[in-house]
Amino acid sequence: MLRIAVPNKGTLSETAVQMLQEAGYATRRDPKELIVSDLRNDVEFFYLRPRDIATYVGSGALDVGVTGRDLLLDSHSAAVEIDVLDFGASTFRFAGPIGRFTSLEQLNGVRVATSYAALVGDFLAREGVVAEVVRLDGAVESAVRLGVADAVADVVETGSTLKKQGLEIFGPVILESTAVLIAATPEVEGLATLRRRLQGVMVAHQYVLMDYDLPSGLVEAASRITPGFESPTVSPLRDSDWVAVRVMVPRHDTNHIMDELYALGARAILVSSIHAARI
Ligand SMILES: Nc1ncnc2c1ncn2[C@@H]1O[C@H](COP(=O)(O)OP(=O)(O)OP(=O)(O)O)[C@@H](O)[C@H]1O
Ligand SMILES: O=P(O)(O)OC[C@H]1O[C@H](OP(=O)(O)OP(=O)(O)O)[C@H](O)[C@@H]1O
Ligand SMILES: [Mg+2]
Repeated sequence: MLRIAVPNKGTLSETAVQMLQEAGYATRRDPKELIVSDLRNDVEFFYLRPRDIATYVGSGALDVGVTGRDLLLDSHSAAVEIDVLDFGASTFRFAGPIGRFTSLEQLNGVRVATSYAALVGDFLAREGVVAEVVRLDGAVESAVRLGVADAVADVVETGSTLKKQGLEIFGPVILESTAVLIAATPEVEGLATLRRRLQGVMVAHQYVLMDYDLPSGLVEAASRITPGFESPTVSPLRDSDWVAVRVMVPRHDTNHIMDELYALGARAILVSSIHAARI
């Protein structure tokens, strides 16, 4: 039975659970439930603090887990990243009072607050900067105002939290993070099925099905606009001068592609969602 760690709280939790549900797995009904056995799929889910997931997986106590790349690296666990998931994207950055810092070197001899002390310590050591890392649990943006640090290093998504605290980003990107699937070893039995299912969910999120009718002579030109995954499906219509085309296209590009196809001569262009996929 595959033992899977899932974030029980925090930014990653809801989307991770939803993704597993869309992949056909049993999820918890009560937020206090910590273990869910899904016998039909031969897996067991353990709802754990996001920060602890890499530790459980790296130690071999659990086989796989969903966590953030930043949390994985901060944990110094032996777990490895298996797949990138399509949520939880953020960057990890240094920030300081507006106008105070412009370069990484200026961190020499100052205090940097963070909840990711190992990640930040490793980065500073790699860059040859000697700063005092002040470890905090969260809300690190307040550390400068409250005088426990001169700068911070934290997760930045929109940047609005920093801005509200009168801070600005400086220096190099410490890390581009995202939600990831991690495992102690990629060879675990049953992992391939989980990976294929999660890939299928991501494809269903990222692609739509597009159908359109097209004068037969334009199939090559239309295929350049919508090449599809492998090749578009082209079916005959009763009017032999026309064909019907079905193809997957990236969801974010849908309207642009419809404009191009229409300009080419395609008509009756229809777009529908994909509920599930196995590519
Ligand atoms: N806007 C965001 N804020 C916080 N974490 C984010 C954000 N976007 C993505 N993440 C990711 O979520 C993970 C942190 O999850 P964690 O649950 O520890 O903290 P949290 O979401 O800030 O919750 P809390 O601090 O309330 O416990 C990291 O991998 C981080 O990169
Ligand atoms: O760039 P933004 O879109 O503003 O998002 C980034 C902020 O969101 C998270 O904070 P959270 O609310 O989880 O609080 P925490 O710092 O206590 O974890 C993170 O730690 C940053 O503070
Ligand atoms: Mg947080």
